[in-house]
Amino acid sequence: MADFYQNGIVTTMHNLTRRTHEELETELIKFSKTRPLGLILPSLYSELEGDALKDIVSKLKEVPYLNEIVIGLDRADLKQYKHALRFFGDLPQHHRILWNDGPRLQALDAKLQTLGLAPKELGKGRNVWYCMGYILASGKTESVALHDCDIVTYEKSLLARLLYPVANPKFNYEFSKGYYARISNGQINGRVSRLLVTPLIKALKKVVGYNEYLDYMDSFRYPLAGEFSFRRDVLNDLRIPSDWGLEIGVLSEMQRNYAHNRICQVDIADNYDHKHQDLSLDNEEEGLSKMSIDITKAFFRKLATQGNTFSTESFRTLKATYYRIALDYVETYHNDAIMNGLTTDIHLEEKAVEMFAQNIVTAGQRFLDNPMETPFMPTWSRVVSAMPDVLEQLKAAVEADHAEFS
Ligand SMILES: O=C(O)[C@H](O)COP(=O)(O)O
Repeated sequence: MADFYQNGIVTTMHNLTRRTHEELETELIKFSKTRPLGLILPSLYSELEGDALKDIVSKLKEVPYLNEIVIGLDRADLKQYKHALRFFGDLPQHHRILWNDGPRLQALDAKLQTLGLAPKELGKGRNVWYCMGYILASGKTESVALHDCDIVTYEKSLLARLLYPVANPKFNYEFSKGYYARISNGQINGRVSRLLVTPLIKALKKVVGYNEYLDYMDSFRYPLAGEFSFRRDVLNDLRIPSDWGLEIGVLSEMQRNYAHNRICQVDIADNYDHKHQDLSLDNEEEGLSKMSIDITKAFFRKLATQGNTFSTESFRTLKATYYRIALDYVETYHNDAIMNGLTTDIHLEEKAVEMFAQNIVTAGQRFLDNPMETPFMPTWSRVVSAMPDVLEQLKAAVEADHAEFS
């Protein structure tokens, strides 16, 4: 039986009674009359070729409460975009695909570039940013969920639970973050979340001292979950990074823009599995190694905006503090795994911790070398102020692609 402990300064919505999906769905249908509901799917074309997204789409077909589904499609040529139109074509809900590499959206991106407002890096962050713009442009939904397209344990209840806190008109939450355990093949996964993010937050708390932001970040049970939901107005003022700091950046922005009682986290699944990336022990520019550097830099940037100063020495202290805490977690997770009939590979986990420790110093050095470097994409309100009809142009481009090729 799950516990009902409130572990932090944001509300935690547990799964205490295992309500059936049908019960939740009945309520969501009712809520959607007052707050129309939407879903963003940031996708790579290659994900259309795997089994996970096929399964997700087949389950989405049966969801009766969604007003709109917005698919951001990356790395697709014309033939692949046409295939995507067929692939998502059976969805009964109103849906649109943002063909990010198509000439129309590329032309809009070029215009934004001349104003210095286009995202600089390709990737999920940029894809999500354009989808968020489209949600604002279409105006069809009031509350929106976003989840990854590589989930291999997808259930309709994941979406229902993810949306519920921002869908129920009696609740005042602006933002809800999903959490779950990640287990597959008898192993506990979630390597960066467990072995970098949580111990890094604890280490920063020791090195930096009391800090409300760190307390807030420490409240999240799965800070790197790519699953969250929000009210539409949140999207106007979200300043998010385009690199792997996206999830941390979204949480940081929510703390900056809203009171804690407008933010919650929700248990969305008993178990979650997805496509795993390489640890990439020998290459800092790839896999979980790059992810860990981007995430660590996101913390440093945020703390610097709160008046904290860093030096080579403070990064070394942080590395040592982190390393000790993270090694304790390796043992903690191992014992938790054993009691649950699972395993963790202690050797691999310690290698990951060694790499993350080194990457804390690397991230720190990069931050000191280039403190003004910012992967942030502008807020949509800023873009609208610079180009007042940008949302109309975005919507028109997507509609024109749809009309021409479907
Ligand atoms: O959430 C995480 O920690 C990273 O995305 C890595 O996840 P994985 O260990 O489940 O691949």
